[in-house]
This record gives sequence, structure tokens and C-alpha cells, in this order.
Amino acid sequence: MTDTDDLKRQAALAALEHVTNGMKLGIGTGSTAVHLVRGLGERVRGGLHIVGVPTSERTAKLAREEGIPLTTLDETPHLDLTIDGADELDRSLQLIKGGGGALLREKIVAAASDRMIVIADGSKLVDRLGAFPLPIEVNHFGFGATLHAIEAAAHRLGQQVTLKRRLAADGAPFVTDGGHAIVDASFGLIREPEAMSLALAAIPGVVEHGLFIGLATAAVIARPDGVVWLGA
Ligand SMILES: O=C(CO)[C@H](O)[C@H](O)COP(=O)(O)O
Repeated sequence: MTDTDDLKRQAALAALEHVTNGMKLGIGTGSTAVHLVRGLGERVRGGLHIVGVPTSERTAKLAREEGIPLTTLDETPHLDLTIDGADELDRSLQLIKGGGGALLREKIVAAASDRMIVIADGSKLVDRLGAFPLPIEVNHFGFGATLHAIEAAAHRLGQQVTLKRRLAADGAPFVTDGGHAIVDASFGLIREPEAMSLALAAIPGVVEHGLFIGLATAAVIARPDGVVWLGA
């Protein structure tokens, strides 16, 4: 395990201490969330009773392998807690998510939860969001027009943006669990995350974007000198 991976594991295990019997849990996606799922599996095998809603097919598969009971938001529309990773977070608990392409389900699950704990290694904590390209999930229909609308929205907020369609490992266009494309939007820095979030959400071809504003209630950040909590 690399040092960074060990920090991800520490963050995931610290968040797991907030999981108690009977909870309905949103389960995140990504390499940090893998540690969460493994830790959760161990606790379930040790007698913890929870039910989880996975935020991606990848997480669902791993959770099943770990023996974690799963449900859906149709059966269980209200969750107690979601624990998920992030690509960037600031001290106001604003996030960029979607590096793993699961942002749509991640946002739906987080919004259905009373609380959301972000798990991250220290490199994810930034003063201002935007060095990490913002993932935007885009419908295939009208793809080119939607890209123009994203650029225009950024310009109206006084920001330059470079858009890049995400490719899968085999070079083919990346397709999300919902069947859409992902466009990674490089702003360098997002000056007004909330205004950008609203502007992008207002574009019809944008299915969802990776700015999570007002969803996370706490974050656990693991650094080489220890684990710190924000917002707890
Ligand atoms: O938003 C996500 C997936 O869509 C992940 O939470 C985010 O990309 C962080 O991933 P990792 O834990 O692998 O660094």
C-alpha cells in the first residue's frame, strides 16, 4: 500500500466510527471509498446491521462481494449518512467530485442523506476549488451545443475554460452508469463555486456537474501527522 493509499484508508476507517446499527447508508465511489467498503464489510461480518445504497455499479459489485446488504433509493428514499471521497474540498466543505465518473449517483445519494462525511487524504484539501478539472456529465444529444453553452456560462462569470471529453482506458469515449458522457472543465480556479454551480445546472444538456455545494456536513482528512475533522 502506498503512503497516500494508507492515508485514504485512515480517513475511511475514521468515518466508519460514525456508522451505527440500523443506519441507512450511502456508500461512495473511488479508491478512498474502496477502503470504506472493505471496512464496512468487515464490520457487517462482525455483526453490524446496516443497509447501503451504492453510488456506482463498481461500488455495488464490491459491496456485494463484501456481503453488505444493499437497497435502492426507490425502496429506501431517505438515508441517515453518506460517506464518500472527493477530488477537492475547501474549508467550507464545498467539493469537486466525479473524478471516477460517478458524480450523478453520488449527488443524488448525498442529497437523499441527512449527513455526508467526506473522506480524503490531505492532498485533496485546497484553499480554492478548481485546480482539479470539474467533471460535467453531459447528455449525448446536442453535445456540441452543450459545450458551447458551458463555455458561454463560464465567460459570463468572467472565467476562461478548457473542455475535454473524457476517454476510457481503451481510448473510447467514457460512458457513465447513466449512459452519458463526461466533459472535464479546466478553470484553473473557480472564483464563485456557487454561482458556477447554478449556471451549469441551468444548461439543459448538462445532466449534472461535480460541484457539491451545501451537501457535505463534515470531512475527515488524513495527513501524515494525523487525522483532522472539518465541520464535525
Ligand atoms: O467523485 C468520485 C468518483 O466519482 C470520487 O469520490 C473522487 O474521484 C475521489 O476519488 P479517489 O478516492 O479515488 O481519490
